[in-house]
Amino acid sequence: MIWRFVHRWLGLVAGTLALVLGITGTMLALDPLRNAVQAAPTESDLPLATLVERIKGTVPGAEEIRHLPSGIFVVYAFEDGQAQAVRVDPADGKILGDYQASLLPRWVKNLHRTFLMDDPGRITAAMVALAMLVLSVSGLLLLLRRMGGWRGLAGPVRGTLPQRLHVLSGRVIVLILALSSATALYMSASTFELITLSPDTEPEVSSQATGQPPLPPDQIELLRSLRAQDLERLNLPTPDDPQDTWRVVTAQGQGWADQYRGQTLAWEASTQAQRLYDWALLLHTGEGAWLWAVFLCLSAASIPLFWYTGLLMWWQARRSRPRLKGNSPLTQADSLIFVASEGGSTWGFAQALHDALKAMGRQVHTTSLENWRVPPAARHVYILAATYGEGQPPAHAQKALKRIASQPPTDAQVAVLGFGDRQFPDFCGFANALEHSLRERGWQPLMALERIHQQSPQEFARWGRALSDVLGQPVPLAYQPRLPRMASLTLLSRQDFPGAAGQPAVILRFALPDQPLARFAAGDLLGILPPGEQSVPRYYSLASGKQDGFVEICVRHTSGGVCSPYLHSLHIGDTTQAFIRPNPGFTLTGSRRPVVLIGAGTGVAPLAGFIRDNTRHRPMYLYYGTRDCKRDFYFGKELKDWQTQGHLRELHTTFSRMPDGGGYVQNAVQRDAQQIRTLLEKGALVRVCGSRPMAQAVKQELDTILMDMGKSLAWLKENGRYAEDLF
Ligand SMILES: Cc1cc2nc3c(=O)[nH]c(=O)nc-3n(C[C@H](O)[C@H](O)[C@H](O)COP(=O)(O)O)c2cc1C
Repeated sequence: MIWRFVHRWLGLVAGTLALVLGITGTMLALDPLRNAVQAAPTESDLPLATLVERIKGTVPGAEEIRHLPSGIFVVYAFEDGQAQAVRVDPADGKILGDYQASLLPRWVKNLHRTFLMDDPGRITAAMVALAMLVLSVSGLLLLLRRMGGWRGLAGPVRGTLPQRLHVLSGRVIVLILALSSATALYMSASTFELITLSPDTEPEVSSQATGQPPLPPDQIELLRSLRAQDLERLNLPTPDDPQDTWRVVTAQGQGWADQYRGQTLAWEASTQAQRLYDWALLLHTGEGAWLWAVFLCLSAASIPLFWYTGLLMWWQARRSRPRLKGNSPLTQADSLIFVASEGGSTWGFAQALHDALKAMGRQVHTTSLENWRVPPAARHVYILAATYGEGQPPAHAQKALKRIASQPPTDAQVAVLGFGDRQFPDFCGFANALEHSLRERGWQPLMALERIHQQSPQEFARWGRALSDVLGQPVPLAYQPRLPRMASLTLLSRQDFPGAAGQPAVILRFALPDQPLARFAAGDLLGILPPGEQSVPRYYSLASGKQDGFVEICVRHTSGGVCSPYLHSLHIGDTTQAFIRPNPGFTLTGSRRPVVLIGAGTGVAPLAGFIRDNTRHRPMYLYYGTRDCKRDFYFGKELKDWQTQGHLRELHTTFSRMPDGGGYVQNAVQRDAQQIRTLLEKGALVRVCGSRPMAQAVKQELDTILMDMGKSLAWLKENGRYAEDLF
């Protein structure tokens, strides 16, 4: 909880300044890449004396030689009253060209280091680096909680687009950002002299004139003993100052030598602090390690993305957290609602329940689950709990189970309502754990545990009806999902199917609307608002992606339903209100792995969409069960065409109501166990779409196949290779 608070507020406050560091850091990280291209190779055992000899030959006025971390040798000279800096080739001392420290204007570096404000700016930059370090550490802790520990860290990321972007880039980059911030802090500490890098005083040394001319470099002991490769900086003695000395700086230390007698006058080894500084500089700038500079560049460039997606996440969570009206004090309430939510959507359901119970005359207190306490006045307790990671609670409710365990049961009756997603191996795992723990401790159930899939308003309404029965009074639940912006879709064409059991179906193709419609792919959901029911959308799996240029769904007529009869009544040219709801758990990644698609009835729609979009001819195998090939073989003609075009490698159909039709789709899976096993061994992905009973039977068959391989369906899910979309 505390980490979430710190991460959120620090991100919001320090984020804007971090943005400046991120953008300038991205630009600065390009320098090491340019330098790496310019560096000429150095022989590994070239004596420093030889290098100096070569350089003196080509740059007679040389005063200082610098060996940059990138490998470039730069010679600073003063010739004809003009200071110059040139790059030289260590192989022969030849001048390669003028040296320019950076192509960027100097103010970019100053902006990065000081926000263009000297010391106050330097202090601000150091504070922002500290904030970034805390943000990285808190981000990592939140990530670990969210993904269910280190093991889950590499797992598939789900959630809204900003959440996925934030988490995906976060898990790659958080360590680099932490390192960049820590190294920046170390360098700032040395700038403010909180760390002493080397002794303040230099040794009192001077050359002793012998009456002879100065010795050539190859007679200077220090230059002979050092390798050019280890050089950081060399100052040559000034010709008109007989007391001046040679001065050499390397990573190991610095030394002074007499220009007339050649002997070493003093040697000071580098301090530990200096060596650490050198490392910090390398890790922070990437100078001398171009591959690292690439990572630095990418991680700095990701800061604006973090900032923006973090801001969106904060805004979304804020918007979805209701402002509860008339929250009774805890001790006076007869009904308590406890909420465990990460993304905020569960709060919307809690608000609906809160309002309904209030309308029924109850005294209601609604709060977060970590505040669990049930005073004696409470008669009914409701826990609305979402699940994250591998069946884990949302971050703020980590200690809820412990807290619940610490209080003995009262006379209150408790109902647990789980919120989750069936795509995850542990569907509503946290709600299950809560239910189990409460019952074990002797809390009385108000009603059995219910689990809501993908925030379904319909399932919530069903739970509300069950609650009405238990309370003996209608519970006026008015849940209003926050609906995205609607687009008006015009029907282009329809393909009607009579259906096998008096249940006709239709494939509806709509034109892409003029208003912007969110990006979508086959497998995402189209939310439709039937007229007269403006708050509860119905969702249909999309059989097309945006690139197809139309929006296509397959709808079976449900008698007594609201939305499907409405959709069936549409004529060409009619319009309907709709929006896209991403279904990230049911996408296909862009790899070349084979794909086994298994579907029945109208569940074939998203699978047909995957096949339609398979222009790269990835091996796809479809197992498709319907009842009658003449009455409900949806996409039948298209599937055959796609097979001819190479989009679909194999089509296996079963028609359950036809003699010799092959039974159900699971029978086809069973018959083809050998082939499916081979595909799974090759890393195949599996996507299943259709009814729950069908999926159950298919899963049994898949589990048997996987068991022969020493694996399980849970293993396939954990590896992101199995996903289902069921209704
Ligand atoms: C990263 C992530 C992990 C999730 N893990 C699970 C899980 O293990 N089991 C499950 O049933 N649902 C899981 N879900 C689905 C959420 O529990 C579900 O969307 C819930 O309605 C979110 O409620 P909230 O917005 O109040 O946090 C996960 C969702 C995300 C984004």
